Amino acid sequence: MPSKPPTSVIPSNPPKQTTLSLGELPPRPQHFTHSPGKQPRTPSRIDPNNPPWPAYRGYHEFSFAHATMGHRLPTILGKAIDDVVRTLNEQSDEDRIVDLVEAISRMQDLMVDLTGNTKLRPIIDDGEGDIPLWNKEIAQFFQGKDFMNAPWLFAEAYKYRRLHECFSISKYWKEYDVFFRQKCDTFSRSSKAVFELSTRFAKPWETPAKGLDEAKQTEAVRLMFHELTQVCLWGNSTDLSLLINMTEEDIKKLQSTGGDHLAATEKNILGNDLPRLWETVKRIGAKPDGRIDFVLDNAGFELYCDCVYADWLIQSGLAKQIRFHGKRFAWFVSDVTRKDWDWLLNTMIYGQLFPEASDEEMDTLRLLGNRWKQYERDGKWIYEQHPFWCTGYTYWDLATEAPDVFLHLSKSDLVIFKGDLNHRKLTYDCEAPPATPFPIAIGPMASLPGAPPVCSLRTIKSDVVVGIPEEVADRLNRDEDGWKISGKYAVVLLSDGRPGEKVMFGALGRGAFQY
Ligand SMILES: O=P(O)(O)OC[C@@]1(O)O[C@H](CO)[C@@H](O)[C@@H]1O
Repeated sequence: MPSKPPTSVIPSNPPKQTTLSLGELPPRPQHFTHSPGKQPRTPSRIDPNNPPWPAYRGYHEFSFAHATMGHRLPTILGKAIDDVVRTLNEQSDEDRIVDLVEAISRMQDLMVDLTGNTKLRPIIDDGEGDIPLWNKEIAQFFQGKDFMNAPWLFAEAYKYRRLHECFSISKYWKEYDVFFRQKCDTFSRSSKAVFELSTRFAKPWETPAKGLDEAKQTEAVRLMFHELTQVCLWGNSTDLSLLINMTEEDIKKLQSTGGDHLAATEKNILGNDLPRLWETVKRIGAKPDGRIDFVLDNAGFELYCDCVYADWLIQSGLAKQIRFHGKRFAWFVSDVTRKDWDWLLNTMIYGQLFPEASDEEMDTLRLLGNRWKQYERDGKWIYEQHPFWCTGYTYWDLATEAPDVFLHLSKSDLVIFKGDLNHRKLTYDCEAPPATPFPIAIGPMASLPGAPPVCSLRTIKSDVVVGIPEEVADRLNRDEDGWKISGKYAVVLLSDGRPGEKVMFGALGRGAFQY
């Protein structure tokens, strides 16, 4: 406690009120108003169990975290067991059968752990590159934690890693993907939207008529960019983990890619940086070696939309190279693995998934598939998979836990993160006020030297929401139950990053980030 000043220094006639003149200070930002008491945690005190704002945890009753941990994940695991039993019944070799029976028994143990809410144990060393990351994080931050009281994001990711472990320690089934059948099936049930796109985009894209002046040509390209970015965005609304109860009609509605539908849905983009994204992409187009990265989300129809978009970015010259980042193993049901990538391109060329399609329609699909494979051969498209993407860490820890990935991404001109899970990982999946500016919400991914421009294309399917006006969130909270999990709303958010600055890892630590 500071001691009181001696009475002799107190002015005899003190002013009643001190008035500060703030005319020279920067104006108070209009968009960053959050409720008192919701200040973020001090950067040096942030860690995976203590995100910048309060974490969502499974024990929060009536939350989506609770519904997921208590209901969705056991349902998903039950369906996965059914899939493996089906595979088992198709086997003839005894060694392979016995090996698979043991994997099923491990899945049943996982079901007991999940539904019985046991403590999180280390992952068994199966030789995968992510093992040290998992077990370090568990030891440092989650000792004694269980499925329900660990942050939802970590507990959920942990469940998918444990599911992979059921197979990775087997002899014959290391690479088995319990969700592969479902992923293929949903693509084959998306025929209307698949052909709607292939018939429009199979023919090589022609630059707008030479007769147009430059401004009109640019405008034509901008309009195309605007629509295709939305195709790519809304392609995310049909991930399998939420489609448990959807009818074919529901899926078709979600996948409609026509212009009217897009115009109607643009008003559902609650935080919309599309105009700034266009300025960024235009600058990339002017570079001789402009590179765009996609951190992928779902396989099947969403991946197909991503590829249509990436194809056009290459053809229009807006990007010279595109790098796609997928997962090393089955992840959050429908995430893209190398096998899903190969499957999509090959099925488009050789598959017979759409018996009702016309020859012309099938030709358009083959044309696209062949063009995309050629991009791979030419090095214009590159598919990559790093172990970091299947860990429990959020992207606030990307630079510290996977410096090689951060350095690699820092060389990109734009990194597009697709989908809800990537958005949760970018924003630490915590209760940030909805008006939190995106660059603040993604912390080090925006503020570290060398951070690339980052864009999140996400249909909103879980609790964390940032980058939208507070009054919009208030209105939806009041009027529309479930607006955060319906997939009806979306955000297109952009952080400019600090591109071109030298990446310096020496200065990094958990407290290196400043708000
Ligand atoms: O990442 P995606 O496919 O857009 O969405 C994944 C999702 O459906 O599953 C996760 C939780 O179970 C949530 O992040 C989200 O609701």
